[in-house]
Amino acid sequence: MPLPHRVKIVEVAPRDGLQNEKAFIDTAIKVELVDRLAAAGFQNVEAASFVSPRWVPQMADGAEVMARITRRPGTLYSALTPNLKGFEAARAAGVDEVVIFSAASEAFAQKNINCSIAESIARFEPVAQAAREAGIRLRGSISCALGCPYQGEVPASAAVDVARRFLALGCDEIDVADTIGVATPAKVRAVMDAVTQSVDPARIAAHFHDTYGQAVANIVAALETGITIVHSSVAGLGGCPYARGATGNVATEDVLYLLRGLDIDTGVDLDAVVDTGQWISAHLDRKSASRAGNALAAKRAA
Ligand SMILES: CC(C)(COP(=O)([O-])OP(=O)([O-])OC[C@H]1O[C@@H](n2cnc3c(N)ncnc32)[C@H](O)[C@@H]1OP(=O)([O-])[O-])[C@@H](O)C(=O)NCCC(=O)NCCSC(=O)C[C@@](C)(O)CC(=O)[O-]
Repeated sequence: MPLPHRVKIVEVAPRDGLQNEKAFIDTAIKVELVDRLAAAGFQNVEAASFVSPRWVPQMADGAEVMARITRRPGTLYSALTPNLKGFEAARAAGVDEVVIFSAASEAFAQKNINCSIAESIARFEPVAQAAREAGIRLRGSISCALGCPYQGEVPASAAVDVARRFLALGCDEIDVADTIGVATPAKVRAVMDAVTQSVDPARIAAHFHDTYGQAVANIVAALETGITIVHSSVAGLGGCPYARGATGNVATEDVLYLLRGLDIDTGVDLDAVVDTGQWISAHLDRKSASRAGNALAAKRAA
């Protein structure tokens, strides 16, 4: 399939990027991160999580983050909601899109959300209904769709099965996630081809981590199967607390540099993202994991 002319990037750093940080990050920094990313032109920013604070303490201030950000018209602010309690909190906070999340691997579902895949779907039914009634967009995320830290290989049919269940729940968008960043382009093609037999590719997002340095190649493979939504995290921040050995999401700067080279429009200002990547990395006292971000910042400094 020819490459698309336009791709939507969902910037996930404020949620997926920060959730695994050990030291609690000031709410003011989270707010500034969301605001800088929205100002850079992202249509969709994953801003918070309304999960159990005992499970993911870093995300405990989601309501405050949502209350303090400056809403940019045209930006959709999303948050994770594992159950009705999370949904009610997200709705009260004014979230535009709620994200339910399960897995293509039973072992990972147990570790991440403390239930089986089937139980998770049953738990999401009232969330989906409440979202529909409230007119809030619904997204479903399938972890370990391309490999699992506990189970190893995951058959494409497992991702297809969860994607169909999410579609039946009324999800507007469905993320196919390489939670631990183990996939290579052949696996991406196989899984995306299988999932898009059942779900319109326009509703599928590629959510890739970069543990093995394959994420940029995997994104090209996904785009070649008709996918036009890509998730990424500024400075490559991220990692899942329940995915041993997983590094961050693919860096947004690397994705923007790739797409610019392919003449694919995103509507996002790469320079502003490079600045944000350098700013948040300095705040976290580490070097950015984005090779394009570091190269562009160094070039500018020279
Ligand atoms: C699903 C549960 C809640 C089950 O956790 P549980 O312990 O089985 O649930 P529970 O219903 O027995 O509740 C336990 C306690 O949590 C509270 N609680 C319950 N729900 C909420 C809520 N929404 N907000 C606030 N508090 C909540 C509840 O009130 C209770 O408090 P207590 O009475 O003991 O004081 C838990 O396992 C959980 O929160 N898991 C979230 C884990 C998580 O956030 N993981 C990272 C995000 S997923 C990810 O990163 C992957 C993704 C999406 O990026 C894609 C990819 O790359 O794979």
